[in-house]
Amino acid sequence: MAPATPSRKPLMAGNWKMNNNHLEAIALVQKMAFALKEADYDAVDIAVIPPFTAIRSVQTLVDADRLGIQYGAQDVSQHASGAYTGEISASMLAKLKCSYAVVGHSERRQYHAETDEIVNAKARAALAADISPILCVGEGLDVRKAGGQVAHVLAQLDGGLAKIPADQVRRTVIAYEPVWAIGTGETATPKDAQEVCAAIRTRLAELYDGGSADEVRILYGGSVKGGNIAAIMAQDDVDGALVGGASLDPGEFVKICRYRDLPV
Ligand SMILES: O=C(CO)COP(=O)(O)O
Repeated sequence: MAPATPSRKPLMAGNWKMNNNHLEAIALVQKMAFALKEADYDAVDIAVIPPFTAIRSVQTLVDADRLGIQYGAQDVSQHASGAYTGEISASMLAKLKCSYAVVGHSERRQYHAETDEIVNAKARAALAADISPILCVGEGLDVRKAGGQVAHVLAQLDGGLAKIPADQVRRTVIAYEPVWAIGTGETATPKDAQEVCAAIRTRLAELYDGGSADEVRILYGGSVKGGNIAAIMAQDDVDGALVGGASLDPGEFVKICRYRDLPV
């Protein structure tokens, strides 16, 4: 329930999921960059999370044009190197200057059987490479209907943050993404989002300390668009959004980044 502090700069991250080849990625980032102004970057951290195959192209564009756009990866291996066919290590992502790596997205948990233990190992691998993990947590519809969302999310949080010390948790981003709101057009009400995000911050204060808890950015994700972002951002413990579908439309994503101009 802590008031937003200047140390919590909002973060709007566009998770493109399995969309956009490297050429489409360049076109999309160029369109975003054309629309974004210095003041947007001053107010909000703006990140794109493309598929692995497009990260190098995004990096080249960001470097060449000195864009303020940050970028990251949708996943990261828990292993440092070796015989793990198909995996991408945190050090490889660090070499591409990724700022973020999403870990524990519900689609990874659901389709790739990722457990809290694996998610935790991935988060620690990212942190060891100086990459901020975006640790995703969120309940399914059955849990929500039974009123168990807070307990469910806090258990995922405890598991995901195991063995991560306070100095590293401050660089970690938590994304609350209720599974029933992802890609469904169904958004949690701002009050629903605040309830769980506040519980996450309270737990962070218990696991670490109030100062660390105040610094951690907590994002909401699930059918975020220009029409609902302002009300979500008006909540005390919501510090940004992890945006799926709407981040594929540069106009809509820029609108989300400029949520301050939108009516609540
Ligand atoms: O899963 C999400 C972001 O990681 C949310 O996706 P949508 O914004 O498409 O619902």
